[in-house]
Amino acid sequence: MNHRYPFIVIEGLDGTGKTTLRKGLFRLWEGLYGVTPLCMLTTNFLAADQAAAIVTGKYQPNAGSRDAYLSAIAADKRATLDRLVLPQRPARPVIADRWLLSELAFFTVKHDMRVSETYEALAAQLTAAPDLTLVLDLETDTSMSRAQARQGDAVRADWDVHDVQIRVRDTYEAVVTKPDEFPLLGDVVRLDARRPRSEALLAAWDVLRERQLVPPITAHTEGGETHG
Ligand SMILES: Cc1cn([C@H]2C[C@H](O)[C@@H](COP(=O)(O)OP(=O)(O)O)O2)c(=O)[nH]c1=O
Repeated sequence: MNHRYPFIVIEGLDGTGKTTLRKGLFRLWEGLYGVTPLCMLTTNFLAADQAAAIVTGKYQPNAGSRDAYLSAIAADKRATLDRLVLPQRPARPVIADRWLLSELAFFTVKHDMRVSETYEALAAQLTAAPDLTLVLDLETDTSMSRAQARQGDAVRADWDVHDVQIRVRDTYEAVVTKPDEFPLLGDVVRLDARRPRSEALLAAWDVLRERQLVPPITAHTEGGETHG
């Protein structure tokens, strides 16, 4: 175990189970270790002066908003690392619902940018990489119907449609197969999200254990003696 807690990113299309997995990991950390993780999102609006550019660039993407959005995302991620992730890691794991991979896919799909170009622009601001990026993978038919079944979920006509979701998934796939080109993703592990949620959680936990990102459980014997 490292002397600090892990920074874990969960990626995947809408409806692939990111929220479900994040909650499961949260409960495991709390239940097994009494440590409460910090959960965060890909955008945290910590670079307040960039908030308008983030909202415009995300919801009205066009050639005019592209560069301002890219630098706003970079500034927000930098602020998130400086103010949330790095200060918290000595005390607790940090679990992010989306991070860098989602941004790479957005600029590929919405702006026809090369993944390497987006990566370079963001990498210039990113001072730390997650230990691990878990990518939940699921056919778009299933992920979209799961997402649509969710109560109160807002569907975006320019994003939550098959052809866009297929392109996003293809971009994830292209990145996942070349992890060496994207060191700021940390270790990248694809998880099959078709299986029941308990199995996906166990698979994710196994990945963390294999990489020694969770502390060993201390066994308590009846006499109160402990073994490391
Ligand atoms: C993980 C999982 C989720 N769901 C449901 C729960 C939610 O209503 C919906 C989406 O899951 P959710 O965890 O919210 O996905 P994401 O955060 O990636 O958008 O699908 C299933 O039906 N089966 C599953 O195995």
